[in-house]
Amino acid sequence: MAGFAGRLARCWYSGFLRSPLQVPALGLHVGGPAMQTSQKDFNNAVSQLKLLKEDPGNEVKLKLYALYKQEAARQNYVDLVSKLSASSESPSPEAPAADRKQPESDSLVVTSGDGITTIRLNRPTKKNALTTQMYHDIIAALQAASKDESPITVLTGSGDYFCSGNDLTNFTSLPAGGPEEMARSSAVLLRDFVNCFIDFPKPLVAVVNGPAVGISVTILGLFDVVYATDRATFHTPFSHLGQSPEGCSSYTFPKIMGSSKAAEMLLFGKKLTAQEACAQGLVTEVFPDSTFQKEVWARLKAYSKLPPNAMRISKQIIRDREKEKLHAVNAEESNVLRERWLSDECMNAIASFLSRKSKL
Ligand SMILES: CCCC/C=C/CC(=O)SCCNC(=O)CCNC(=O)[C@H](O)C(C)(C)COP(=O)(O)OP(=O)(O)OC[C@H]1O[C@@H](n2cnc3c(N)ncnc32)[C@H](O)[C@@H]1OP(=O)(O)O
Repeated sequence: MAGFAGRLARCWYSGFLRSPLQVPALGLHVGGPAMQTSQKDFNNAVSQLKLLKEDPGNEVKLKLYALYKQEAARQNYVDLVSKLSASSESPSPEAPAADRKQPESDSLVVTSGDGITTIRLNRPTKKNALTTQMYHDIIAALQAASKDESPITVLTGSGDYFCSGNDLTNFTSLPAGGPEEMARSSAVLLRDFVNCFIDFPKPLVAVVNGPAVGISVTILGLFDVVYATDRATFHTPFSHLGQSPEGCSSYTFPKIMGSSKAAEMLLFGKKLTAQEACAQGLVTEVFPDSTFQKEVWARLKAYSKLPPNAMRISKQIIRDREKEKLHAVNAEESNVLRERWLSDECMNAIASFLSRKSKL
């Protein structure tokens, strides 16, 4: 982990701990009055840290980084603002009405109506990046949808992105077992998450409302139909991140688009436009952004009136032939990633993103 240590140390000394955490829009220090009284202590701690003679190690540095970010406090702030914005918006006339129990976090919204259950990623300020809680909530939402009355289930996003993939700050919340335990539990979560898409028994449609990154692209190979706005792009920068393919894409992508087009995406991180993704079979149809929501929901409402058992049985015939293979691929990809997440290449890439030095 020498590379990671070096990288993290540079971020650490030069940027992470330069200034106290503030929420300028509210004119507050995160944590309220208690935080304000400890401002001096915090500044002292920052100075002491810079004077340490011995490197405290990656684990401690990650903990320090996580504390610095005060992700939970920031998240609460963002969630509250999102909630305020959402409650002041009138619902889209095309979207089905809400009538079911909501997930644990406001970052996922599940609604049912007009024969469609819609699972909406709702973290627009973070480009709908997937937190650990969101993975759990999506698993629960898919399990509930597999048994509900709606013939069709949809996954879509709020705001300008479909999803920017795994939230890279997930890796900063180190459990007691350290990085190894973090990698192990993430691999289990990944496998459970992808299994839900493999096993989903009804027509599953992705309404890709904007750019998609990482795992939000790879799982599309497990959907029955993918509709995209012409603003959408499809990007799997695994090598850039020191990672490897997941979502069964090492199997589904070569099957869908041929091995060399799949390699260009999965090995070299080539970003596809919506039209390119459609030409390569990953996307079913592309719509102009100005009419995307209207056209797609109208079409899905019409499809949802088809006999549900016939659709379910047709999907079963298609999927059952592949299920065993898909589960094996998912298990293997999750195991490989578990190792990758502990590699210097991966940790350097994450540290680089977190220190705001790199974006895709
Ligand atoms: C169970 C574990 C499974 C793990 C498997 C998954 C593998 C993957 O999904 S790999 C893909 C990981 N994703 C990325 O690497 C994307 C990183 N994000 C970016 O490069 C840019 O944010 C992006 C190009 C998506 C958008 O750029 P901009 O339009 O310039 O917007 P901002 O960068 O300003 O983004 C706004 C805000 O959102 C935060 N953000 C966006 N994406 C992520 C992310 N994936 N993880 C964490 N945070 C993300 C970004 O940092 C900004 O935050 P603030 O600076 O606090 O406003």
